[in-house]
Amino acid sequence: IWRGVIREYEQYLPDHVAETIVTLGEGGTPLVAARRLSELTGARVYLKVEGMNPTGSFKDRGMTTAMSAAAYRGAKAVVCASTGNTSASAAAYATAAGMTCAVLVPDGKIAMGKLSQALAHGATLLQVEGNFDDCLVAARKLAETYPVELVNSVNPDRIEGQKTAAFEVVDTLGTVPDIHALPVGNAGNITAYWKGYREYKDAGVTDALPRMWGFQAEGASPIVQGHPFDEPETIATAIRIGNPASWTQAEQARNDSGGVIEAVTDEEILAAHRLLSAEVGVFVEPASAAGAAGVLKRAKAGLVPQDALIVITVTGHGLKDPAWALRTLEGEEIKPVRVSADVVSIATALGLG
Ligand SMILES: Cc1ncc(COP(=O)(O)O)c(/C=C/C(=O)C(=O)O)c1O
Repeated sequence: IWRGVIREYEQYLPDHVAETIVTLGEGGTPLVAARRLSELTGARVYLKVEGMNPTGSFKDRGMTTAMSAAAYRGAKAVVCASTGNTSASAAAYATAAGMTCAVLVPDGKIAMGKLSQALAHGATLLQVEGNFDDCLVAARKLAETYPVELVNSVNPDRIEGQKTAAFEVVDTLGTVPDIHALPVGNAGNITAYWKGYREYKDAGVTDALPRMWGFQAEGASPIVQGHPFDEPETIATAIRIGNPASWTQAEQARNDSGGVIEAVTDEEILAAHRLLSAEVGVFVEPASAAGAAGVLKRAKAGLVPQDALIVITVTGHGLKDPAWALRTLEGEEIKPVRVSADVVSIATALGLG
C-alpha cells in the first residue's frame, strides 16, 4: 500500500516535515508509456501523470510537506496565491490538518474545477483585482505581517515535497531519463525535479542526470524572453505567470543540466492537449500539455535524439478545466451527437447501419 510521499521518501526530506505528517495519499502516480508520442518523436516517451494525485495536480507533493511543517510549528492558518491548483491543494491539506486556508486568485482567471475544489474544502477564496504575480506579492506581505503561514512554492518545504516525483521516475524506470520535459510557470516544479535528480545521484542511487526541458506559454514566457511580463496572456491559465518566483533556480536547472527553457504557442498547447486525450488516452488540463507540446515542437525541428528516453510530466487532470475539450481555440463547439432512442438511428449515427 502506498503511504504518501513523506513516509515513502522520509530519508530525503527535512526532519520537521516528518514529525506531524499531514497526508492525503499523494504521490505514487502512474508512469505511462505514450506509444503515440514515441511514434511521433522517434524517442521512448513516458508520461508522469500527476493529475492522479489527491486533488488532481502535482501540487499535492509539496503541500503535504508544507502543511506538515506548518502543523509541526503549530500554525492555525495558511495563505497562498494561486492560479488555481495550489489553492485547491492548500485548501484540501489545510482541511486535513484542521487549519483555515485563505487563497488569493487572479480575478476571473481560475478554471472552474479548481475554484470548486477550493470552495468545497472551505477555503476563504479572494478574487484579487490583478494577476497571479500581484496575488503572490500580497500573500507574501500578509504572511510577514499576520500569523498565517505562506504555502506557495517560495516555501522551501514545497520544493522538498515536489522533488519526490524525480525519485519516483527513477524508481519506476530503473534508470534516469535522458530528458525530462515539463511546463514552467512559477518555476517551482522544474527546480524541484532537478533537485531530486541531483540528490539521487549524490546518494549514489543513479550515476547520471537528465537534461531538463522546460516550456512556457509564448504569451507568458519571461524566462525565455529574459524579462518579466506585466500582462501575461495564455489560455493555459495555470501558467499565466509573468514573474516566476523560482526564476533563477529554473535557469540553474536549465544551464547545469544542459537543457532548455523554450516557448510554445496556445495553438501548440491545445494541439498537444487534444493529442494526449484523443491519441494517448491521458486527459490533462491545457497548461499540463505544454511539456508534450514542446517535445513535439523540438522533434519537428529534428532536436529530439533518436531513441532517447524521455519523461514528460503532465501536471494536472483534464477535469480541472474541461471547457477545452468542448470547444476549439477558434471558438467552435465540439458537441455530443443527438439521436432518437431507437436502435436504427443509433446504429446509423455510429456508422454501423
Ligand atoms: C497544472 C499546472 N501545470 C504547471 C504549473 C507550473 O508549475 P510551476 O512552474 O511550478 O509553477 C502549474 C502551476 C500552478 C500554480 O502556480 C498555482 O496553482 O498557483 C499548474 O497548476
